[in-house]
Amino acid sequence: MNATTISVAAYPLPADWRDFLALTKPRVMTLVVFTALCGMLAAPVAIDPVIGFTAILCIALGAGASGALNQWYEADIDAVMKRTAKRPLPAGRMDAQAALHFGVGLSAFSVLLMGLAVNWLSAAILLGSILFYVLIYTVWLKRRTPQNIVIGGAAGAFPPIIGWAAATGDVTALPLLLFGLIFLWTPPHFWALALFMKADYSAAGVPMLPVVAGERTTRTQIGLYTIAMAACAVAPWALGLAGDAYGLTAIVGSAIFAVLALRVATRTRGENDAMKPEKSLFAFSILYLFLLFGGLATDRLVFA
Ligand code: HEM
Ligand SMILES: CC(C)=CCC/C(C)=C/CC/C(C)=C/COP(=O)(O)OP(=O)(O)O
Repeated sequence: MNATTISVAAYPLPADWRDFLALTKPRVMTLVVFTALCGMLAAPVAIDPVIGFTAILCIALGAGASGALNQWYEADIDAVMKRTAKRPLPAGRMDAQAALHFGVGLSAFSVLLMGLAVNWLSAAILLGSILFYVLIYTVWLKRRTPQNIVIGGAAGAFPPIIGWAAATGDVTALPLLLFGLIFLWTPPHFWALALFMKADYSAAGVPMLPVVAGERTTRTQIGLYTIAMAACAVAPWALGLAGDAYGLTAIVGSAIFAVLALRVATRTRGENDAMKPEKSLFAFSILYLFLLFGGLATDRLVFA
């Protein structure tokens, strides 16, 4: 080993800001923040714009911090999976301590700012979501059970409740139904992807459902969760808790989702299969939540 190799190994280059941004999983977190914003806008109260902005900022920072802590803990499996191997930690561009300090510091900052500037109920739920994602999902369940994302996925369902609680100081039936919607959406969202990323999870030894229970079971589960999700999606409108823009997007969006999910649920992988139906379902799952939460906000902002 020559001198240059030793110095590079002992003193990795300082990570630049792009790596810190990558730690926060910005693309996934845009939808997390959007559902929180729409949960806040759906509340039947006028929130002060500065307080509202601060609440959304805190949710974005808290969600990003939880992503950083997730990546700090998972650097070993991220290094094995093709999709994640280029992340700052497995690629060796960032020191693990820096990621840990960033995640803990940002979590504490976001929760304290939420409590001091907005209210302590929303701060407590934000803290609960961060702890749920990091401790319950990442540390405890992900490497132990194929039900990891069913239970752990609840973390990602809290943001509309946090947005609502930031505006109103309470939690009522509508935010709880929105929680249920994201909770039931997570299995089809993730298992569609897990079907075409099975090899990655298998290589990393992560017991995702297609790896442990097989593709047939996973496809059936996708179908069943989709039915429950669609019922929960339409419920806010059917119960008179959300308006017609939401009702229309929920009915049409859920019908399209159901058709795509049915295709995935009833097919079998062929040889050299490009997994197009699974990729379409995964892509549409993201658009679906954007549309439904957009419909919810439209009812308040445009038709109220
Ligand atoms: C335990 C629950 C969940 C799991 C395991 C999961 C897993 C994944 C994975 C592996 C990806 C693919 C690629 C990537 O890293 O960019 C992904 C993409 C995505 N997820 Fe999830 N997800 C979950 C919940 C959620 C929730 C709650 C939301 C938002 C409400 C969400 C929003 C997204 C978005 C927007 C993308 C696309 C990102 C892109 O375009 O790169 N996910 N998800
Ligand atoms: C407000 C707040 C704290 C929200 C938390 C948001 C949250 C829990 C989002 C979950 C979505 C997510 C990034 C899953 C990735 O799964 P993974 O970690 O298994 O994916 P990976 O393989 O890409 O790391």
